[in-house]
Amino acid sequence: MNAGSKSLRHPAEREVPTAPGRLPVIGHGIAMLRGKLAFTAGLAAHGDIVRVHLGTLPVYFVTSAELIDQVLATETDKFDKGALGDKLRDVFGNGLVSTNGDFYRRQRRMIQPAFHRRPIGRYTAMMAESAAELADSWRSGQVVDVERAMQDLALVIAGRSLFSLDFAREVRDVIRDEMPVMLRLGVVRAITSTPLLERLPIPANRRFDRAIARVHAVVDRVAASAREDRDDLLSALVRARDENGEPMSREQVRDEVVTLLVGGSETTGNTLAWLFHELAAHPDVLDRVTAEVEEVVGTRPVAFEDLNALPYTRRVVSEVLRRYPLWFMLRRTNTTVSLGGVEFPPGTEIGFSTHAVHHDPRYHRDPDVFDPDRWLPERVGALPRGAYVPFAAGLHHCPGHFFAMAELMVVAATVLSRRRLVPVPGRPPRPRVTGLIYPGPLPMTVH
Ligand code: HEM
Repeated sequence: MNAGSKSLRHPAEREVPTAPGRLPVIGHGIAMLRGKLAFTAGLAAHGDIVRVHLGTLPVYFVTSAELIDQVLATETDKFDKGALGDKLRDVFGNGLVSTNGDFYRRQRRMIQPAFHRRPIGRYTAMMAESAAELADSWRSGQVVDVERAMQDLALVIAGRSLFSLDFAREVRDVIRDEMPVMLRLGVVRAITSTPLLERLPIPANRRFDRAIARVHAVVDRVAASAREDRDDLLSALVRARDENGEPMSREQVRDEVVTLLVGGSETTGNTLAWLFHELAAHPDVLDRVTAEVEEVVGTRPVAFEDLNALPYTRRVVSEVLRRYPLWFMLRRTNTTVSLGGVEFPPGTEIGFSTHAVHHDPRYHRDPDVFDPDRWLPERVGALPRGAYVPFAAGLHHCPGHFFAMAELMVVAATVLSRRRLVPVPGRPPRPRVTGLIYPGPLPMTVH
């Protein structure tokens, strides 16, 4: 994009190029759902800003790190959540994911203290214990599906940190089975963006509604156990007061709990599954990280203070987050915004693919190589802002960032200090892309 602002009354009709593969009504829905990561990776070849039609809705995808940083961080106040947030409102109600403006800021202020350093320090002991229980339950020679095991573990950790309780198996099953359905169908709705389709009594819509109803029923039951005097996230939400001293309504607490539960378990479980896959595929990395864990932690439980003494483990986690982040994110302008010399009026949908920018060779050398040492301080210095955003940035950045990093490192170190996981030959991952990138079943033999 050249410099010099050009005012665009109808940006959809003027000089921003349109991605190939557009069809009437459905727009790029089919091209996007068929090509997935390849579709978003290919956008940069058409320019720094490329128009994609999600159904009838034009979305302007920015493809350079500089513009992504502008959208997320430097002009964060000019952007609200976009169409994806709208589509997920059925799931998250008025939780953080789907709200904007003053209401959003108030909620965020009330919730953020629960994610400060000190409370997270307390949760690490529980994370280590939960991971040790799982690893100790595996017998040598047993084959485990690591994807499923890590999703389950992430839910156990979310349950214990949110509610101080062990979810009954039935609760876990409902959440584990229905969460991916809600997210997948929510993303499909955003991509096809045809409201009429959403109201038809077709199986996908019935499945979406059923998933939401089951998760809400379970969360309502669990949230009813809220007490102010416990040391968990739910109690922190119940204790929280706004600037007028008002607590959150019961319904609002429920919406935030669903948001934290979904946001906090599906993502971490998935990242952990990819982490064990990558370690098994790179024995040299596995040896280095295991040696670091043995030296720093030995066989005792991993403590919060250990995390700073595990720099290689942190680099491995950072590299897994680079390779397997969210597929894409959407924002919506709430005022006129100039991006790359083009002016966009309020209400314009802006998107970018986290996966694409994390694999863009302009920013990441040999992007398809799994190389934790690219995160060595002396090498990372040259990386432009916006080129690595696994937790987003700015106003809407992930509040669970430090919680997630602690969980990923603690679980990795705990499992590695006890067991070695060897992939069953001939069963490579079969990635599924919804909003997240799932590895699919990962059978591994325990040693
Ligand atoms: C590997 C783990 C995780 C990753 C990669 C991740 C990534 C992200 C990203 C990219 C966003 C911004 C999405 C957008 O704006 O469209 C986000 C938002 C969010 N995340 Fe996370 N997250 C992780 C773990 C967690 C955990 C552990 C929690 C809570 C316990 C959490 C809670 C949330 C919430 C509530 C939001 C919405 C924030 C807002 O809109 O203000 N996440 N996360």
